[in-house]
Amino acid sequence: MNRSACLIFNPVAGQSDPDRDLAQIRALLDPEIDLDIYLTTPDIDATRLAKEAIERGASSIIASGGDGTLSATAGALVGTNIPLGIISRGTANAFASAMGIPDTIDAACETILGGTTRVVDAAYCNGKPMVLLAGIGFEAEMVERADRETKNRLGILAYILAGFQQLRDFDRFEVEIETEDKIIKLAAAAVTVANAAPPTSVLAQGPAGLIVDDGLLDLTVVAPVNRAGAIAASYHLLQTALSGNAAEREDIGYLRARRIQVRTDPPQKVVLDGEIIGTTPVDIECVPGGLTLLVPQVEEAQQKEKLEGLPNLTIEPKQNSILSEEV
Ligand SMILES: Nc1ncnc2c1ncn2[C@@H]1O[C@H](COP(=O)(O)OP(=O)(O)OP(=O)(O)O)[C@@H](O)[C@H]1O
Repeated sequence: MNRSACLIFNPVAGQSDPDRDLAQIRALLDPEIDLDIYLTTPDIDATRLAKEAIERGASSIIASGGDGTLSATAGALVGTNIPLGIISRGTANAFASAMGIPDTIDAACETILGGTTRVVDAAYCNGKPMVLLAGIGFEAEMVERADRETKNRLGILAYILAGFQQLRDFDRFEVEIETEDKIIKLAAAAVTVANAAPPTSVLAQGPAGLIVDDGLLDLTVVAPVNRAGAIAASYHLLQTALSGNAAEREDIGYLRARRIQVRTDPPQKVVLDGEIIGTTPVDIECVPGGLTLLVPQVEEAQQKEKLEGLPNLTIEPKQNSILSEEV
């Protein structure tokens, strides 16, 4: 008997042709999964569609769209044990990258068909579900600046551009961080509390190599003294993300805790999984094992060679190559 799944599909996510994307997904999944397909609309969001699917007793749910759609669907599934498949079609694809899920339609469908389930942590931020991270300061301003029109024109460059604009207006604020066992006070330019984060979420990379199933949240605080320091700190964090070695600069701090409260003076905007949700204070609590994801069976082995897809490609085996002579 076929598996069944509810597919929640955002027809306006990313820059690709939604009809073609949906046809491709159906062609790949339909033979093995009975799909119950629902499209998001400006009024009916992924959270609502996911909650309705849970009420109907869906045995698994697949979300396809940008990070907004994926996080909203995942948020509705926290604590349900219903497996979630991810087909990422957005601008930044942070969700897939943070969770080690491929971000092409082909490979994502392959993961849904032949992958395995992985139980990961989730969190609640001021009562709202959080899968990736909450950004206070920089990150929030960046998301606000990367508006829809710019995202459509420039894709991920929109975020980078917004980041540079933000650095120009570098601003510090007083912050009080409370965990289960301490209260920390300092002046900072950005505070990020992450459950999971892709390497591109530079401001979450203080500890580097975030662990998504350790039952803990990772806080990174960036506190440069001037604009040049802000740029140097961002660059250092990018290096920590790429190298996997934790940050060492004096103006970057990090810690792990199960519950983290952040208060600021003056109040700062807060971005939760890519959406501005309001201003500080925030109270964030980890939900260990709150989410079940469909992920690839094993980390994909590094390919030694990839040529297919290049324009005008022909590959001819050589008759008299040194290798064939040796054999
Ligand atoms: N049918 C629709 N028509 C117009 N807007 C829609 C529709 N369905 C969803 N939306 C809007 O799409 C937004 C979510 O977009 P999503 O995050 O999935 O894609 P994206 O913005 O392209 O991706 P990214 O966040 O990676 O840039 C929500 O604001 C939602 O209101």
